[in-house]
Amino acid sequence: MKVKICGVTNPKDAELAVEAGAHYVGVIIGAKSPRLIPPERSKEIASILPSHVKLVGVVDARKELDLDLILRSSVRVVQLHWASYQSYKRALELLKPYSVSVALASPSFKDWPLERLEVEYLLVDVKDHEKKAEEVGRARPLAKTLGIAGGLNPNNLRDVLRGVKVDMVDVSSGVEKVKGKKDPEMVRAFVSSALGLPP
Ligand SMILES: O=C(O)c1ccccc1NCC(=O)[C@H](O)[C@H](O)COP(=O)(O)O
Repeated sequence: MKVKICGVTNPKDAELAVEAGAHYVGVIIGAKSPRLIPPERSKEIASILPSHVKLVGVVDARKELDLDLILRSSVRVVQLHWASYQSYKRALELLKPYSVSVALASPSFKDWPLERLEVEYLLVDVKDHEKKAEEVGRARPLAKTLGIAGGLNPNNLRDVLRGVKVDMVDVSSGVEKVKGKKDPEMVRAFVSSALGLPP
């Protein structure tokens, strides 16, 4: 099971995620969010991550990709939030020469062609837990690494994952007491709960 701690805004919280055992640290570099950080801060976070933890830059896929911003942010993966098939194709073409991988997040992938995508991971990000299993089932053929996000927290993770087979879980607000600041206890509890689950 892979774990992503998203919406990290500072190096201290990134360190906390690494120490807890996360595989991905997510930073919001190109989407409207209280957790939005400038490229310089993202670069600072990248500099303290060990090589086995990948920095993911989250961008709003409904807008044109800003290559300069992505490169200045030193991210290894760009997560297209609210991704469409067209934005995925465009991002692949744009980012491949720079060895930056593409990841996808959307509430549903039901309109996507049924083909295996060249992605780091695909996240079904839907707040309604009832909808997660159906959407995951539909998205299964599209990606090797398939995850869920939306409304997860240390207390509900095991319940939500009962009956939904995924390779990855993602959390942002579910490990915060204050917006944009990760809570150490909650981060540790979330990661250990996720890692205690079968792959
Ligand atoms: O976290 C944000 O503030 C955010 C804002 C705009 C676009 C994406 C954002 N987060 C990225 C994500 O990967 C997921 O939406 C998030 O981790 C799941 O959110 P939560 O329900 O708060 O755990």
